[in-house]
Amino acid sequence: MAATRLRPYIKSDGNAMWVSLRTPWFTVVSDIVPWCPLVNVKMSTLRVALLQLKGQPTKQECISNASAQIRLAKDKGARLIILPECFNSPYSTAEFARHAEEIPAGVTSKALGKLAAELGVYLVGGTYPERDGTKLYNTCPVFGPKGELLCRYRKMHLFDMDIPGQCTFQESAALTAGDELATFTVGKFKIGLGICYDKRFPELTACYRQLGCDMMIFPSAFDPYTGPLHWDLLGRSRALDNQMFVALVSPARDPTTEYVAYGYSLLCDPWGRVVCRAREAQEMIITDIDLQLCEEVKRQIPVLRQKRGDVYELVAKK
Ligand SMILES: NC(=O)CC(=O)C(=O)O
Repeated sequence: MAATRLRPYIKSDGNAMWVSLRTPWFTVVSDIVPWCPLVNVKMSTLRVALLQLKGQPTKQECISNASAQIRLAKDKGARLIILPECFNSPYSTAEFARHAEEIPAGVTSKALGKLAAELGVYLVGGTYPERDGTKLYNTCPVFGPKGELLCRYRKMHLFDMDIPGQCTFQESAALTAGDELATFTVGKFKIGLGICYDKRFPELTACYRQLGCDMMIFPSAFDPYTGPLHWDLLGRSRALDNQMFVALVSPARDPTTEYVAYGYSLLCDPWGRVVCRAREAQEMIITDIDLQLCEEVKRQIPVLRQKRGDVYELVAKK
C-alpha cells in the first residue's frame, strides 16, 4: 500500500495537525476553520483577540473589566486586541451625552492608551461616545504600542432602523455622522475601520479594499432580531466580496439592558469562511490570521483586476 503523504497545519491554539496531501481542500475545511497553513506562518501571521465584553454598571467598571481581558489577551500572545461597540456605556440615544468624552483627552482614552503602551499591543478601543465641541459621535479610536492615538473612525452610517415590535433605534437623533475613512497598519497588515451599521453599506468596505486593506474591523452591536438573519451573512459577504479578513466584535448578550446586543462576535477569512465565533456570554476569541491567505485568494480569483472600470466605477470622495 502506498504511504500517505502528509502536510502540516497549525491550529489556532498553536498545536499542529497533519492533513493528507490527497485530501481535497474542501473536505478538511468546514464552515468553521480552526487552523491555517504552517508554511511561513511566522512571517505573515498576526494574532488577534476579539473581546466580547459584558456591560458593567459604571464606566469605571467597564474600563476595569476591559483592562483585565486585554491583559489576558496579551498573556495569550495577542498583538491586535479589539473591543466591542459602546463598551463603556449603555447603547442608548438618551445616554450618549452623559457618557461622552473627548478623544484622546478623556478618561477612557487615557486608560486604553496607557495599557496599550504598557503591554506593547495595538488596541482597537471598540467605540464610545465622543464629544467634539457641541457635536457627539460614535467613535472607534485605535491606540498603538507606544500608547499613541493612531487613528479614529467616526461611525459614518447612523443606525436609524424601525422594525415595529422588534427593533427601533434612531442614532441620528443624538449623534453626528462621521465622514472620513480610517486605516492603520500592524506589520504588513493594512486594516480599515467601520462601525456596526456601516457593514450594511458594501461600497464602504469596497473603498477600503481599493485602499489596499487586508482586514476590516467592525465594533458592532446587532440585536437578537436582525442578528440571526444578517450578522454572519454580512460579515462573510464583506470578507468574500473584498477578499479580506473581517472581524465583528459585539458586547455580550445581556437581557436586562434597554438595548440587547446579539453577541456571537466572529472573524471571517478572505474565502468568506467563519474562522472562529463566540457565543452569547462574555468571551474572548483569539486566532492567528495569515496575510498569505489574502494574497493567495487575490491571485487565484483576481476580481479586483477584472472589474470593468470602463463600465462602472467606485470613487472614494474623502
Ligand atoms: N447597531 C447598529 O449600528 C446596526 C444594527 O444593529 C443593524 O444594522 O442591525
